[in-house]
Amino acid sequence: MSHSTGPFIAAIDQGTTSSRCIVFDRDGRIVAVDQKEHEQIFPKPGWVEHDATEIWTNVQEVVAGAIAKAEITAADVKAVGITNQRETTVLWDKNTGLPVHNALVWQDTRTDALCKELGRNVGQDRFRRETGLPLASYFAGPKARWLLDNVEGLRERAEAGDILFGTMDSWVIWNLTGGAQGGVHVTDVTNASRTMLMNLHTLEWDPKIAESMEVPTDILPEIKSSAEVYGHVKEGVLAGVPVASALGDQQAALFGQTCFAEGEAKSTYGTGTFMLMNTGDKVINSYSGLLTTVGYKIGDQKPVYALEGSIAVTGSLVQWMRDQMGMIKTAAEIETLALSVEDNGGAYFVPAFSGLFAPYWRSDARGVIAGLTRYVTKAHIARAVLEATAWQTREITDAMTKDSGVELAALKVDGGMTSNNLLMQTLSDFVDAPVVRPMVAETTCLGAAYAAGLAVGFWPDTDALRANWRRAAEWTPRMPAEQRDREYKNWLKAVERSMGWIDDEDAS
Ligand SMILES: Nc1ncnc2c1ncn2[C@@H]1O[C@H](COP(=O)(O)OP(=O)(O)O)[C@@H](O)[C@H]1O
Ligand SMILES: O=P(O)(O)OC[C@H](O)CO
Repeated sequence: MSHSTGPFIAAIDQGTTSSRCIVFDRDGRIVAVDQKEHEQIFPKPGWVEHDATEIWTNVQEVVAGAIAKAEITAADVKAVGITNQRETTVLWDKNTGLPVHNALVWQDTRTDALCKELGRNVGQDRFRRETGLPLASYFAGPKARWLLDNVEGLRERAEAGDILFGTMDSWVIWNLTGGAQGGVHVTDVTNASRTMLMNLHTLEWDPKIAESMEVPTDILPEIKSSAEVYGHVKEGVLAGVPVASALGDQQAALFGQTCFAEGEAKSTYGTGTFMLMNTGDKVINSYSGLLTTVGYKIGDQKPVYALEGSIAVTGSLVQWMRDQMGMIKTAAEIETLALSVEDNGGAYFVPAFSGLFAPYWRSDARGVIAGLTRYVTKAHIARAVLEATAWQTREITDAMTKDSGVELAALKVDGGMTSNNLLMQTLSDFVDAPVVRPMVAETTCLGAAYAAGLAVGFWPDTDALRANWRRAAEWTPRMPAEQRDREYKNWLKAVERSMGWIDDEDAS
């Protein structure tokens, strides 16, 4: 049992590789954590699925685990907040509560051909203008369309009113609040902004966009703010506790890093990497390959928008080195291996496993290692793997500066990869700015807890939250500018070589 005295806020983070539950006290300190990984299912090259039933079982287990470790009961928990991997799409039968198919994960590329077809028939610009997003297999709308077109009889069942659509926030909230016995079917504006079906200006489902995507709006959840009471937990250790926030995990990290002022930004290093900059009440159209998205919306307050640079593959490349290549035994070992050599030996690794996301949005790209010679060892590859994360971030910070006109003063970071000191130093060198990590690196859960706490009056306002942010570590640039520029040019050459690998025939 921690020495914190209650009451507490619980947060559930349904992430890409695991689900976790964290209990926080009023100072934003962690009281207890429980976490469980779920299976990654790869049925074909480029396809990635999750079993939504396994995920719901894991969520129940980690909630019970965290509450037991904290040695508290539901009476001590004032609210529970939800945060989640975004875009991952599940359709389920509202009568049985059973998913109709595995969830299609955000990294899944099976809707490439569909996105190309929509681009030809409806036009790229239309989607970008209304939803803030480029047409890409990343987003939820095309995934829902694929399921409706490919699961036998599903469209008819949807038309009969038996099917519900959700990103993982909706799935978890529906189940928490009673499932087939009266569960509430809701999502929040941040998650809805990743479906390609919500109008970014009205914050409502866009019937014309949904029609062109051939997704019936009847199956979609009600769009709510990110911080309000959606319902109450029906059963289990948190029975009766209000479910009071939902935010996509990257928006939750923005909130947890207390980036409440326009121009403040954070970058989260997990399975992928996502940099978000608060742009206040402005919907900024990107001309540099960034996404325009909703940052958060607290109850009745005005929405706060954000610019986002999304990188599909960063921590998952380290996992690939461990699980598929067997070059390391643990993710942390990559640092020791990379430190056994001075540099990358001339090798550059572009991990375009799901195509390239920001700033390119090229679904025809696939992974390449460029610059190989007999000299290159697995230690050089380990360095190239870490450098890939740092160079991809550099591309995003360049795009952010172009679109917002704001020069990066410092980069606030969080996520599992930030425990890697070599990576953090490389990052500071490549983006040429200080990199700062806060005390509570679990900013995703913290952001969801903050939003839930605000909704129930546990914290009075965002100023009270700012006081909780404390710096734990900082790295400053050490690389000579001439070396940085030379190596960046090599990186950009390698990126070019990853493009155009998949042609139309492969995509279909
Ligand atoms: N020391 C490390 N060096 C490099 N990568 C790491 C290290 N520790 C963890 N990772 C990577 O970080 C990711 C886990 O971070 P986490 O924030 O938990 O991810 P997510 O929320 O996406 O599940 C994994 O992809 C793992 O490979
Ligand atoms: O679960 P994470 O941390 O990999 O985040 C995934 C993102 O939300 C995808 O958009």
